[in-house]
Amino acid sequence: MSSTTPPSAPPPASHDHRIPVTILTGFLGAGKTTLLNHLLKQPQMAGAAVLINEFGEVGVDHHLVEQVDESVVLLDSGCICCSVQGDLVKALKGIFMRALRKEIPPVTRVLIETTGLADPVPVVHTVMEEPFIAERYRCDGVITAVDATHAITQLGDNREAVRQVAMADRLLITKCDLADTATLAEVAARIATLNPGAQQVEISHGSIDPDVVFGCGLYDPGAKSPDVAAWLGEERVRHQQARKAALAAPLAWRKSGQPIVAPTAPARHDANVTSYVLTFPEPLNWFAFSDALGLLLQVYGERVLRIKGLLNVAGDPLPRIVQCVQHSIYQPTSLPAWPDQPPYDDRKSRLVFIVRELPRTAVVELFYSIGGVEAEAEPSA
Ligand SMILES: Nc1nc2c(ncn2[C@@H]2O[C@H](COP(=O)(O)OP(=O)(O)OP(=O)(O)O)[C@@H](O)[C@H]2O)c(=O)[nH]1
Repeated sequence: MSSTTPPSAPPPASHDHRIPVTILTGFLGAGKTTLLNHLLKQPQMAGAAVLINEFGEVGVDHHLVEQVDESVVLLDSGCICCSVQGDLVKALKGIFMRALRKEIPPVTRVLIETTGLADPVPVVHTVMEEPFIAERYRCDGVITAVDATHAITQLGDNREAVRQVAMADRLLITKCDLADTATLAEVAARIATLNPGAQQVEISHGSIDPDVVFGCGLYDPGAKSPDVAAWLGEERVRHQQARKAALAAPLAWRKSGQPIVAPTAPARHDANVTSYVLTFPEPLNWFAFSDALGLLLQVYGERVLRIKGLLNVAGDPLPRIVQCVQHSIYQPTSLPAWPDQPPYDDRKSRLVFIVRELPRTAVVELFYSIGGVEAEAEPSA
């Protein structure tokens, strides 16, 4: 692990008794869950509550988190940056109230793992300004995982990736074992232009000292590029307008006879990015499947933002985990057992796709054309 810029001194938070919240973000496949699995083994995580958010209807991430107990909460009813008033606020209130009633041990910190497509602005806004939350929690930092091998493309193509970097207190450059020196230098320079004040740390396989992740000090938009304060300001105005509209609605409705619709959140995600699931009802021939996946990424890799899933491989009693980012396929691993909750309790193979302008039919056709694997329809997210 090496640091390429010196850390800035965190503002003192010793008199602040609110629960610190760390927001772990980073684009699709950047290594957030890998990092989380490393952190969960560290003593500094004792008393921490972890909130995991996923994009798409069929969740995979919470099965990939190695230590799942009551301190790990899955936010699965949508992307937190879109439904932030709902799920995230409810979860943070719930954690606080359950700890107060002594139903769970005291919570010393909260770590939120966002989806790879999350805009961190509304998440930071919620922690800093939602009244119930801001009185009990403080934003202790935004930590952004930046995939050394894909960052340049991801930052060029995705607004979310740029915001994730710009909002960060710490930039963790991941997958350094896979990147050469020239690529690392290019990534470091690119992210420094977006966020010159953030400490950059190079890591491999999620291995990091938790002290680098925690204790950033009270989140300070003023220490970042002027864009950050502007984005948070826009978010504040949007929330004030929504609140006003909600308060005004009954009166206006009585006057006009028509319901007033409160301003909705802006579209946070690129409409060309979609998610769907392929289900394979029968156990898979690993070699035929690997060939099909390899061909898929060769043909469509640029449009594949992320693939992850659990496979039932013929002859293997354990669910095999498959993970891809663009053209890259990672070393498959296995879970120690099949999950006993739906949908995986039926032991069918499922692959979750997050793609840009790649219709599901094209992917299904490709798997059919290779033979040996069969896809059945599931609703898209
Ligand atoms: N070689 C190598 N692989 C890594 C490293 N970090 C993550 N990976 C692999 O990259 C893939 C994606 O990592 P995840 O930790 O699931 O990424 P994520 O950011 O949680 O992904 P999403 O939640 O889908 O956005 C997995 O197969 C990891 O094993 C690393 O430092 N080196």
